[in-house]
Amino acid sequence: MASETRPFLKMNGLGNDFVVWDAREKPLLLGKDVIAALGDRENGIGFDQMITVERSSLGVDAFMRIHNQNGGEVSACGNATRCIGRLLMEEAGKDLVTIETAAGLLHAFDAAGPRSVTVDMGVPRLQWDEIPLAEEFADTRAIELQIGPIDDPILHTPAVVNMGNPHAIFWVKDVEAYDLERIGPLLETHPIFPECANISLAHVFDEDQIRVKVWERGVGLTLACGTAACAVGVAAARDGKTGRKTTIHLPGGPIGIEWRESDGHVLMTGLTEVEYEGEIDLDTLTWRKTGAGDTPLQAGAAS
Ligand SMILES: N[C@H](CCC[C@H](N)C(=O)O)C(=O)O
Repeated sequence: MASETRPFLKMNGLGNDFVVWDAREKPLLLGKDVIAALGDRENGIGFDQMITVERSSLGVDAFMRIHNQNGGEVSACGNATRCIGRLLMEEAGKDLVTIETAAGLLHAFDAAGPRSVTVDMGVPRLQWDEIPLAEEFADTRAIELQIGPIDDPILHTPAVVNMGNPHAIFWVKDVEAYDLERIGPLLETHPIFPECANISLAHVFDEDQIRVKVWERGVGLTLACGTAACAVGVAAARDGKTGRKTTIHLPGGPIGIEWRESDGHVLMTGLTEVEYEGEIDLDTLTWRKTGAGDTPLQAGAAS
């Protein structure tokens, strides 16, 4: 039987990288193990998330299916939503598209400059059972959770926010002062988080400027996390640490956040990049590059 080769796009949002399949005409169903093998940076293509663009049953521009590098399916990915929004806008010649996700309908539209996209990520969920947490906390701006010696915890009292996925945010004075590779997985899988959680260290270092480092559920350290940027912006504003418009500085670059006063929606703005085009033989999982990606942006282009 002839083997099946399938084209894909390699993209990233501020370094948070994705393999993107177009399955609107030809469905694609890959098992968890195959996805994890493809996501492996040593022996596979390597990605943080795998994104499958499918027909929307609601008649909007597309459905976006998201799998983490470990093969687990999740409901939200901010950076990927910007990337898919860009692809759909360019394909249709539209300046606004609607993307159906398991967490709801998201609207992506053209923003400041080339390859910069804004996504309306909807309203944050802030109740303990919406995060979700394993026990009730009245105030999710700071829950009772700590790691390290009881009398001298390394990290404690995080804020928790759901942006279609669970986030815990620890306020620190230096995001580099912690071994997030060691403590990230302990917090990600802490029993207080029945669905696990994405873990952010956040340092408010100037008027509405926040430096963030993220340990992502199902992946590990990433260069950027869009839903974490949203969650941090909401948590900071909610706790009076900043205004409702913030810039989140991630290792991969800045994301602009506005937690809009009028309707409580979170707007997230940032860059997107097509790294290359590729194709893969799904029987042997061998793959190759078949085309170039974006030309480098001129220095100083709008972000
Ligand atoms: N790791 C996340 C999914 C991807 C989120 C991130 N890449 C983003 O840009 O929001 C989770 O398990 O909820």
